[in-house]
Amino acid sequence: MPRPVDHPATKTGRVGVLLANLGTPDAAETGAVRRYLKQFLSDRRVVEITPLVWQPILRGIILNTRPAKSAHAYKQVWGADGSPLAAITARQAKALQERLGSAVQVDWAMRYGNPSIGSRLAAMKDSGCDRILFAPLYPQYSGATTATAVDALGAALASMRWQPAIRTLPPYHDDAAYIGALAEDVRRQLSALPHMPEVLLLSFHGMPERTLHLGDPYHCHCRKTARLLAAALADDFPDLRIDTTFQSRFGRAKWLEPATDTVLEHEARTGTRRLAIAAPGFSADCLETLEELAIRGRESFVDNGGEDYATLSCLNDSTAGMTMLETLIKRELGGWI
Ligand SMILES: C=CC1=C(C)c2cc3[nH]c(cc4nc(cc5[nH]c(cc1n2)c(C)c5CCC(=O)O)C(CCC(=O)O)=C4C)c(C)c3C=C
Ligand SMILES: [Fe+2]
Ligand SMILES: [Fe+2]
Repeated sequence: MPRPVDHPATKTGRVGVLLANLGTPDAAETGAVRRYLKQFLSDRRVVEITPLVWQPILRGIILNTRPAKSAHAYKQVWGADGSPLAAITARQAKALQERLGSAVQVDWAMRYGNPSIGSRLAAMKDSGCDRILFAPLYPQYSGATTATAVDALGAALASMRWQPAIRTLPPYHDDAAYIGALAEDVRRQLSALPHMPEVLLLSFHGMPERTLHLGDPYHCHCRKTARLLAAALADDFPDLRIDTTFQSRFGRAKWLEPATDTVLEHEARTGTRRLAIAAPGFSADCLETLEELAIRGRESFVDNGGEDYATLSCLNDSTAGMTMLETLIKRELGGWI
């Protein structure tokens, strides 16, 4: 008869934190971008069109045209350490590990592309994490961001015989720690500009407008973040006009408005000369901030008569950003550490 064992080869007893973000291609090359877009745009949480209709469009048109264009855009922002989104997320994990110490094991993963959520979850389990806080780094909840990241975690858990206990980080769009960090970081960056802008645009990633009517809280979360951030900045910048816009429109459906590109053009044409733009919904700089806002946004503003255009950095691994993350994560780890 086999001797009863207490799983001697299995390490347990560790607490883990798994940071997650959207994901990015492995290289700024057409093939790598095609693989990434295929996975991303096949997610039914992202494109809510029946696959019978959508997959032929995706495979027949989009994956034959968009990857080359997107690869060109990625090339313009690619760094020595690869895609900015992945490099910054890795730095956030490292900085958080230093702040939390050896009582907690911090790792990071991506919803699309690499490192996948399943692969890092398995690695954490193998190294003894039996309690894991899963933290999708999206301040504003939406089906296409937070929910699909949790779906991927659920799919990975579904294949595990012995699952770790799981907690997930709630959206933090109105959390005082987040608004305070944004206000501090925006204040610091605005004060360092050679000329004070007349307008500050808060640009959030867009979504199809339909998702708002279907009950997705994303639009309301963005609006609330913007309102709280503007209120936090009002005393220090009483003459600054702060407006909210939505960027990165994709496809033919109507998206949330006003659109960032339309507003940039309109501002320049109607006399705004100095404008700054921040992207408070992105926890890390990425293609959408470094290329769409910093390169194409500037071109459009200047071509239409604007003079000074400043793109503010995301929180990234700044002191303000990491202090916020430490606060949120420690709160959710309550009772575990
Ligand atoms: C921050 C929240 C995000 C929401 C909401 C979001 C919705 C959304 N996005 C697309 C399509 C694309 N997004 C792309 C890039 C991209 N999107 C986000 C974040 C959100 N997307 C980030 C952080 C990034 C950057 C990734 C990087 O590698 O740096 C892209 C890929 C690039 C391109 O070809 O333009 C697409 C496509 C849809 C359809 C959507 C709404 C449901
Ligand atoms: Fe996106
Ligand atoms: Fe984009």
